[in-house]
Amino acid sequence: MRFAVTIFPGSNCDIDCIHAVEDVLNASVTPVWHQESDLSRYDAIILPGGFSYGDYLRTGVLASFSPVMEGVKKAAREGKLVIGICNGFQILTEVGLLPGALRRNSRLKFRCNFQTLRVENARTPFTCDYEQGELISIPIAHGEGNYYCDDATLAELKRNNQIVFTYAGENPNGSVSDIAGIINREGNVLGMMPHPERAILDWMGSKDGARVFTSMLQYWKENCGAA
Ligand SMILES: NC(=O)CC[C@H](N)C(=O)O
Repeated sequence: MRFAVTIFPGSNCDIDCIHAVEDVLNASVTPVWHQESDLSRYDAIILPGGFSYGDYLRTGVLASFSPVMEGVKKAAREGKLVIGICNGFQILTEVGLLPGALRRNSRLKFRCNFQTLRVENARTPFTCDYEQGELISIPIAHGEGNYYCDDATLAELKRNNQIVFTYAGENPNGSVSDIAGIINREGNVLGMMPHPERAILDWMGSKDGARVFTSMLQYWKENCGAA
């Protein structure tokens, strides 16, 4: 399985994501600069966290016009796995691959701490290695993680089981319905504010994020490819 990790000016979690793929999966992973647009060689695309373009104008909005996003949209249309983590999630909402938007945290503070999440849907390519309803510990690090969508969109997300992770206990940012991560209707594009790549080894304080990556490999082996 071949992974790509996109890099925008201001990305800062790209190396961590590359390590996660290498250390957890021992799979092939290639950093892809945002000016490239051909992602046809890859089976899965990771949009990492950070501050693309310094979060200028609105977080994720300038990155949404980068050439690489044409490749990301094509990959998504073809059913390939696409995951946006934190700033990656913000970019995916800006290009319309995921509904809703990420707003400033309700208390207008950058939050950086471990957070307990509930796995609301363990039947996705990104969560099939978790138990339904499992509580996991994964860090957050954002100033704009306050997920918002209108009532009709929220009803649709609920109806189609598109809410994948919620904050259990404290809601750190004011997200509607405690949403921490959602998937698209087709089930191949995930956005999540918490950072699974920061919770893959014991010394990090939790290994609960590793199964986002093992889920992707497991799904791909069962549905798409051989090795
Ligand atoms: N870690 C990140 O990706 C930060 C995301 C974003 N720029 C924010 O602060 O909201």
